[in-house]
Amino acid sequence: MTTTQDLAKQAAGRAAAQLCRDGMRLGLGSGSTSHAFVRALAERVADGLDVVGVPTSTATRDLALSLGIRLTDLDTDPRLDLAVDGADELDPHGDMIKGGGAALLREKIIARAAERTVILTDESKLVPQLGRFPLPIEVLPFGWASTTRLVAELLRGHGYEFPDPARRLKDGELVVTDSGNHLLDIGLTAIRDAATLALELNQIPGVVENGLFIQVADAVVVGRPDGSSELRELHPQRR
Ligand SMILES: O=C(CO)[C@H](O)[C@H](O)COP(=O)(O)O
Repeated sequence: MTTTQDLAKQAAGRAAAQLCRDGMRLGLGSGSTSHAFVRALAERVADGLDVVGVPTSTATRDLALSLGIRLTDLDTDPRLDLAVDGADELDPHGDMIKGGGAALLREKIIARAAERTVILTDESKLVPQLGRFPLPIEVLPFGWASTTRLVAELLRGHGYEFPDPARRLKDGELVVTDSGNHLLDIGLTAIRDAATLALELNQIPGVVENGLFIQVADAVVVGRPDGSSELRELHPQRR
């Protein structure tokens, strides 16, 4: 069954596909909203649009290939023109929590490789303050329990209270990311000074990357169930 949220995601995906131009090297995000974009992009490719994509996950790679979108990688094309991705939460500055789909590491690398990053969302993910969505933190399997202890120590030192962090499971199985790592999901309720927290988390040995995306988005497309969408520009002086 198609929900109103699905319709909003499709509207955002269609709007983002209209931002793509011939010759562009594109970052292709992960998750259902990004996949709505990939499907809309594939329709434009079928109509003759000439682009090449770098996928942020094996799931996106498989989808793009199945729809006839040409792919490359960052070793061949280290600079991208446009990255399009989704988010789990977006605050009024465009800062985000990402990683609900376990692809945050490649998503951050690809967003940073892109001249412009456009984030697709529906109204339900726009929040006044980040933190209700549990913050994903990608950790190396080696020493994960010790890394987790250090993460918990850092967060408690900042005054956060939360249950002991556990690694993400799906269908009872430990989730392993495309880069072979594990994920912690930590519900912090309301994150204060997300920029500092993002930097400090990445100082912990064993933390590969965290799901706080600070000043990564250049623009946001908000899709609506009626099929309309709005493009909002952010951080015009950022780069
Ligand atoms: O960060 C992500 C994957 O790591 C996704 O962008 C995020 O989880 C949103 O997913 P969806 O579009 O399915 O709601």
